[in-house]
Amino acid sequence: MWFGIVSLFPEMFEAVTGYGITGRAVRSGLLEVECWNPRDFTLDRHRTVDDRPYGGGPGMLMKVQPLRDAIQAAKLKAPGQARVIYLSPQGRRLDQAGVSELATADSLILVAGRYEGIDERLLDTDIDEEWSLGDFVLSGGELPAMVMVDAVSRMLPGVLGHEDSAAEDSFAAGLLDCPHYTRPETLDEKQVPAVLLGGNHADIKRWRLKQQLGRTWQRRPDLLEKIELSPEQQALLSEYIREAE
Ligand SMILES: Nc1nonc1C(=O)NCC1CCCCC1
Repeated sequence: MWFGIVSLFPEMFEAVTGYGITGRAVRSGLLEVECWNPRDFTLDRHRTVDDRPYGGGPGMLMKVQPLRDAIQAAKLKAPGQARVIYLSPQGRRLDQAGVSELATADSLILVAGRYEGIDERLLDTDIDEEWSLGDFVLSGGELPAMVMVDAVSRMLPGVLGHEDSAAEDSFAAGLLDCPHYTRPETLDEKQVPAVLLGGNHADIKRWRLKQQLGRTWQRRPDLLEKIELSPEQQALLSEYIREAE
């Protein structure tokens, strides 16, 4: 999958292209990330990328012409039909369902805002969709863009080896993840649950699903509202709730 990034700080994206699962995906060619910096599209001596807001007030906006030209350059390079996305708190809240949807695109162009943002008219003419990571304000759209690259890349065939996909399975099922344990068996007098030491894979699978259901019920009942539990899952959850009382 191809990502076009429009950002004043393209070097930040080394965090996803150079490390871990996404870094491996780039090296293997499963993931491509190409950056365009509006500063490279400036026409003035000072390479100005910000501009004053009409109506006054504090802060600046991203200057329209360099930003527009950078987005246009990315669109020309994008394979297939690119969805152009602007990251901001005003956007659609990203969740795993949204990640799955975005992973079906031929290519995504992610526009990372800086200063106080971009001219509203660009959201109608150059941007297709606005997405948000959550109700908080960051200094720029680069970190949200990197989160989107990471989350979407994990959905691409071949990116996750089977060893990475545990968390995938639970959240894909709409549940929180189960607890995980590794050596030592006793840590500060706390034991690893015996079922995990017993080697009975059916029991371990059952215990993990029960923990996913129970933790989701305890911490995020809103997620449970969204899913239809099978009779087996309902029985497991009831067992968890009985044991929790
Ligand atoms: N929250 C968020 N989710 O996605 N983006 C977010 C954000 O806080 N972005 C900050 C940007 C927004 C444009 C102007 C410069 C600051």
